Amino acid sequence: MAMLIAHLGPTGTYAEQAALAYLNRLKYEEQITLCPYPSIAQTLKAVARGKADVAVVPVENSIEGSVTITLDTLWQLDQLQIQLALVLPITHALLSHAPSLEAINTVYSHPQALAQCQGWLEQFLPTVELIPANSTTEALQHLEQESSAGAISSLRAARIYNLPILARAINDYPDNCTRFWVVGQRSVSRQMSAVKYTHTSVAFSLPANTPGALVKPLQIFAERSINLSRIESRPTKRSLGEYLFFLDLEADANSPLVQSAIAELSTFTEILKLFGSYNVVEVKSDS
Ligand SMILES: O=C(O)C(=O)Cc1ccccc1
Repeated sequence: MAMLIAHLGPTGTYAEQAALAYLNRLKYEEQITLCPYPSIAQTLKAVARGKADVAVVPVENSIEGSVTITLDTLWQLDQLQIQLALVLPITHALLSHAPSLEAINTVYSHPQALAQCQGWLEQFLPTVELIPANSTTEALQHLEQESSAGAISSLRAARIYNLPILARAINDYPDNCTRFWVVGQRSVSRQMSAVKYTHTSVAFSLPANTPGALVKPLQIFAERSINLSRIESRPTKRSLGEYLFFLDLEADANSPLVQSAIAELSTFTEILKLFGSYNVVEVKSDS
């Protein structure tokens, strides 16, 4: 059966690069098709609705932190499970038809890319207007029409769309990395699998906003020496000051230790969602 991999498009995004890295790891005999979607939310919804087998979505950047739309959408969609994490080095370039930096008055890109280059933009283009786009490659659509526009994207995108490169490696930190999750539909066979995974992600809301409400959930993991590799809060969107908590554990949900931790955690939470266990793979840069 053909396999469909959803990712943020149009072609040339970092998400597509992550999807290709995932595809190359698969020992899949059948046809694999990459399916670009206009937003991260639509990419995840395609999997929830059975229109794609997996989605490859950015979740966290080493400079800018969480990609909140990914966390918020995962919370809303019930039946999804993380299968793998991919860490990609990200090097941004400024692409434009303008002859020099002096001729640029607008820069388009995905908000994460604009944020990852904010120091460089302040230093070299302090007066330009920064305009967010749905993705780094959607931003490129403005370049043809506007000769004074620039877009932050990858060298790979410059090659694909045959666009001139005005500046290279413009991210503020050279070791800029983004973690992507490969997300599929929940499957019983995966939950029962004998494979050992290194990470588990969960999220929960708490029944009451009381002093120390988060202490108990955190103690459960501390008492069992389960290391947390990330903790992130997001507004519940119900009322100001109420939060959801997203935790990444350095342990496998199939281990008895994590199972007992989750069982105890569920006695303190209002809603508890398990996003599954997975391994983390570092992907080498291709540019
Ligand atoms: O817009 C893209 O190319 C994406 O895949 C989202 C993104 C943007 C910046 C860094 C990492 C991912």
